Amino acid sequence: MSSNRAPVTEFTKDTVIVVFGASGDLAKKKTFPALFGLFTEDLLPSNTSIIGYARSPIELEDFRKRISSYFKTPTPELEQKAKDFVALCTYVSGNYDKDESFLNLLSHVESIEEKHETKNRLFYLAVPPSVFLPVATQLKKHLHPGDSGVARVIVEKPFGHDLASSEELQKGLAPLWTEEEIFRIDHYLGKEMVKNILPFRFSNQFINAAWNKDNIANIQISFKEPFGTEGRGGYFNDIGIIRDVMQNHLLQVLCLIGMERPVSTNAEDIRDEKVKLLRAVQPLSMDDVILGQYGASEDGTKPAYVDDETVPKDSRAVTFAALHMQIHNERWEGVPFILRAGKALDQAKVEVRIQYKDAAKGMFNSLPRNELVIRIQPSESIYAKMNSKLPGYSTKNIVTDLDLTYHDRYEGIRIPEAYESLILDCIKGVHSNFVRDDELKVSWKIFTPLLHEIENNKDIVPEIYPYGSRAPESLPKFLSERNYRRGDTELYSWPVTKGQL
Ligand SMILES: NC(=O)C1=CN([C@@H]2O[C@H](COP(=O)(O)OP(=O)(O)OC[C@H]3O[C@@H](n4cnc5c(N)ncnc54)[C@H](OP(=O)(O)O)[C@@H]3O)[C@@H](O)[C@H]2O)C=CC1
Ligand SMILES: O=C1O[C@H](COP(=O)(O)O)[C@@H](O)[C@H](O)[C@H]1O
Repeated sequence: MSSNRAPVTEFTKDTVIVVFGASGDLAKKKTFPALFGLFTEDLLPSNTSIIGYARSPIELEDFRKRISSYFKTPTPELEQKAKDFVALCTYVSGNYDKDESFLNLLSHVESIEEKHETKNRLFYLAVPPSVFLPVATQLKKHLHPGDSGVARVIVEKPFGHDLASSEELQKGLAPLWTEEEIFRIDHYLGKEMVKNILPFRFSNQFINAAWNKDNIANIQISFKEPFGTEGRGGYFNDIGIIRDVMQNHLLQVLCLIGMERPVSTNAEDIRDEKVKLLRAVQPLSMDDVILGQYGASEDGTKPAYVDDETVPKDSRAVTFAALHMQIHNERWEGVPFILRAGKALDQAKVEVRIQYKDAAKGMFNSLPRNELVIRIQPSESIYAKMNSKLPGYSTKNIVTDLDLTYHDRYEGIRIPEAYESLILDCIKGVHSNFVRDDELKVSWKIFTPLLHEIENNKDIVPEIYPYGSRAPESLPKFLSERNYRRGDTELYSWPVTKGQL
């Protein structure tokens, strides 16, 4: 729980990292490339060894080829680095619930540690939720170094399917691993722009002073993907977009946007404030939502969600949702927070759009509202849309912007991948960007009634929107009923290639 201030121990040397589920997609696409990224930046502890662990029998050379298939090595130096990195990696095959498999892993770890002075063990669980507890149990039984070292476990989402299952998982885990040892990863917390939200809010007085219900009309946090569930339709059917990205990634962004100033940058102070905010969020009901599912594209080239062979034809799975979140506290009473997320939409974009209230009339008839946009991806940027006089003899007002596009402003700076940044935090023992147990509980409390209602009430049918469209047709009305005013875009344009990488 909250506010314990245990000293943070950084792994600076002699570290063994074991990646469970090493034959899987996440390990190949994210975990190993992130470890390689840290290696190329010299950010792994000295004497680090990495062990891949999974059930599949894989020859070492094949394993090394497999994990390096997603490395980016555009220069000979990086190619050499990739060779040096894979030389640190070995592979152990075994079951996820058998003592002998874990004893075999232990002897491999101990053979590496013969040359070490300390035992620093980091276990990365890139495994499906069904084997999560067996692995955590076996690790505690056989590979926790006790008082002779430090162990940490990185856990991947999903952290449960609803409030009850999440609590069940936590009940199984809590006697084995302390909160200090657990790092629940939400990779959005490792994204550069997400990490910038608190510094941006609290270090700029002119931003901070107007961050409240007196000045802000509404806040939208949007996630758009231009592709459907291709290949994952069956898996997605039980999950839906709300569990997939909203209960976790977008809610974390909402916390950072909405929370009060933490008293320090200490992980517990930050997470205490997140929990306080979440406790002020009203649980969702059907009055607060739009649900959608993508159909075939208008030109017929892209399939509908239900065209996926692994999806039942009468599936009611939700691939788009807009949720109106209400925060009942002094700062935000009456300000709609709208979370929007969808697959198979017109573009790839994740952003926070803060729309300010109307300026006073009188001197002006009707002005577009100011907007502050925090673009999380692609092309990280922050821009403020504001009104200004058209230069020259005209007295006309136009919309213009103050623009901080990272790619233009910080040329040459490497922005780490989210997973790199989070694994490094874990190596350092810093929990600020990981999800705490009580955070999880309050977040499920907000979403569970709605999720159960959608699942149990067969009359709730998502609105079909065409693959590649902006959103379901009912979205503009939903937004305008929640005080969002779309400005006149005629006089405002932006060179489409600017800031694109
Ligand atoms: N630094 C940078 O990168 C900067 C980039 N720009 C770019 O300039 C362009 C304009 O910026 P901005 O005005 O912020 O963004 P947009 O005009 O793309 O979007 C403004 C808002 O209106 C919504 N919207 C877009 N099209 C419609 C529509 N047809 N009907 C109803 N609502 C709609 C958007 O939602 P939805 O997403 O659902 O379509 C969004 O919430 C964008 O391409 C932006 O990326 C501008 C300034 C700086
Ligand atoms: O967790 C998930 O996130 C990805 C989106 O992550 P991003 O870093 O590419 O924005 C999403 O595609 C996936 O469905 C979901 O499980």
